[in-house]
Amino acid sequence: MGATSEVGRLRTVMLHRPGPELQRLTPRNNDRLLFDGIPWVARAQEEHDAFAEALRDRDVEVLYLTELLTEALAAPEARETAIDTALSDLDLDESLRSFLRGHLHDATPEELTTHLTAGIRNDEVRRFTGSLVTTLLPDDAFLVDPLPNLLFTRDSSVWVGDRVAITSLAMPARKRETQLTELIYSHHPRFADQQRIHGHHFEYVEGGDVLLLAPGVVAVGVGERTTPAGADRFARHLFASGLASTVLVVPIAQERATMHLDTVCTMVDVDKVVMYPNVAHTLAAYAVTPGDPGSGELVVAPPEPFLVAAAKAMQIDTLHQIDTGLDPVTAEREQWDDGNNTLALAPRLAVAYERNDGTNARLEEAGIEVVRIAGSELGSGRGGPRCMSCPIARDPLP
Ligand SMILES: NC(=[NH2+])NCCC[C@H](N)C(=O)O
Repeated sequence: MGATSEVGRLRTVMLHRPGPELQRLTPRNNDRLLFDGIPWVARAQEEHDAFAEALRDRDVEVLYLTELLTEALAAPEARETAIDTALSDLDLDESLRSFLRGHLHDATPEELTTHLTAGIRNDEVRRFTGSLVTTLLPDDAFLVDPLPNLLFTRDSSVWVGDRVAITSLAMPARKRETQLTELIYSHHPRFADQQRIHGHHFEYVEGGDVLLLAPGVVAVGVGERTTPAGADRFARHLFASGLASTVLVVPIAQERATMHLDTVCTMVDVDKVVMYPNVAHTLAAYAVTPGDPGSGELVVAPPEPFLVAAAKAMQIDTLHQIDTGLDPVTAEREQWDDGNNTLALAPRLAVAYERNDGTNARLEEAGIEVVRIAGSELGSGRGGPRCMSCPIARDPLP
């Protein structure tokens, strides 16, 4: 298990098939829950099934987050931890907490998975409990929040080398996701004794900001989600465990359109990225390397243009850029619709949303085979094939 690049042949991936948590979205809560619309859930599931099928057709093993979670919840300590953390919200009162504890304890592992992912709404339990909180809260208040962004499995854990990093998510609506990925990696037999780095108690780092440029070279975007302190801690973890010799820290605009580095740049070959041209010329990188052994210091080089700094760290002549779209307006439209957010299955073979005609044409001109998937509903959460996948095993590059 593990991955040292973004483009080595993909063997195993973790996805999350959208489910009842998406039925929780309403026009009043979708902004807080980080969706730009109200997806048609059945169609989103069809689109997602076709995505998973396209991966299986190319011999990728697809694991589902909820199945792993249900299996992990067979362990009594996993159930205990899951229930404790789900009920730690300070908006619950004691009688409600003890009612919910009993309710979750009685649930089968499958039901518990549903409660943990789809959440619990006040009107679903109010008639069973007379607590002050349930009496006063509106019907549609969540006692346990739903997690619609679980769909984006890339953000809540990321493999670097032979370790898995449990990330630390910045947005309140997503924080609980890493409690679930941590349960999976701690309790599922498939990951027994798996070594981990980072963790949800550390400074913010989201997987969408982590790009494995080459073995030992990791780029980390810093912007709306990953913070400078998160990048610092993550770099230290990578150096300490020998997983990287250079970390490129890449500031990106703190805006929804560019929430993660992978919304403006992903890799499609060992030396090719698809990149948003409207930022390509301003994107800079600070190369960070470990200081003298034992000093605990990091050495931070002055900023350089991203493509230059990346090529240097990767020890190649040029990191080639393929543009999103054909002109600035098409580029802006297709960047918004995750045209940059491709998932490489092998060098020069990548999954992309079919709607981004201009970008896909560019990719093909550059010799990249594009596996097109539909994403009209999936895309309403603002994430593409790369955000929706957590590569667990990729072959090393030859
Ligand atoms: N790696 C990514 N670009 N993930 C996209 C995440 C989208 C999600 N709705 C959020 O705002 O967090």
